[in-house]
Amino acid sequence: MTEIIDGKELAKTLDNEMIRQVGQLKQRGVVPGLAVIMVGNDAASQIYVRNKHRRSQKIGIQSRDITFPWDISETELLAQIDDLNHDPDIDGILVQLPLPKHIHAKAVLEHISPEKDVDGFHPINVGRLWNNDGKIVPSTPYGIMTMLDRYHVQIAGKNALIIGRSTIVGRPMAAMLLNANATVTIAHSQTDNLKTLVHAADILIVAVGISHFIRGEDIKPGAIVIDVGMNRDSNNHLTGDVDFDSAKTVASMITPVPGGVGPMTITMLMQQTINIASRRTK
Ligand SMILES: Nc1nc(=O)c2c([nH]1)NC[C@@H]1CN(c3ccc(C(=O)N[C@@H](CCC(=O)O)C(=O)O)cc3)C=[N+]21
Repeated sequence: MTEIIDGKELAKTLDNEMIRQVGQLKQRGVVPGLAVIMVGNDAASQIYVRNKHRRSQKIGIQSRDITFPWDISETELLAQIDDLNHDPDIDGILVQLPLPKHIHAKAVLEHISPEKDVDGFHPINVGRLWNNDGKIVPSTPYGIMTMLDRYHVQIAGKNALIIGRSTIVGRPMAAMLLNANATVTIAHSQTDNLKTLVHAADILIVAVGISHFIRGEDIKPGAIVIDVGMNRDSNNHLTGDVDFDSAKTVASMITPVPGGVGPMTITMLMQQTINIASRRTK
């Protein structure tokens, strides 16, 4: 029997754990604060910002959404980040990606204080993660690790294949699985013999952004399949990178889209905001 890894349900369970954690912080006079900066109006980012705001309210995190027009200058954006870096009420700062072309995303992300970099994209946090000393880590792969943990998936010694090498998902995912003692392979658009690699994978993470890129016949029987895809079909429905219906008959565990990785990304963002707040000294 294939088990569906229900990210939405797990997110609810973790919400209740976080509500308790926030309650304890409040007794110390600490309210976790999350600032989300959005430039322009990317449709996917808008959904994400709205979902984040709702989840923050549910959990008791103070969330501050800051929206700028797409033609804001880089200097102004950096000045806003400076303010938030020094704001004692703000624990986590997140700048929604993508940013407009005239703004250097790298400069912006490196301007966020590494201690408040709740996305874990700052080079200091990237380096810590690869040293197996992660303090703040990217939420999407962290959410995947949490799903694997809560569903009691054995990682040590397993062949883990990640398809996709982005800084947001593929690379940090590789670091986390390596830290958990998997044998890790990262495949990408230039990979030869992808089919052979996919067939050998005990844990398969698909983050390519191509609808139904992986099908049931590609997968090793009994594999654990994690779908990071968020594609829109012609009816504007969300579809994954994995053909769920065919993969479900071959995998031992699989995540759906929607309701899998997405809700867990927001959960881990909230959890990390709480973790940073709990390190406040006063
Ligand atoms: N700095 C930065 N960090 C990010 O983590 C980041 C970003 N920028 N820019 C935009 C993308 C997108 N993203 C989503 C995460 C969760 C859902 C989510 O909750 N999805 C639900 C519901 C979606 C729906 O129904 O439309 C699901 O998959 O079930 C959506 C989108 C984070 N991103």
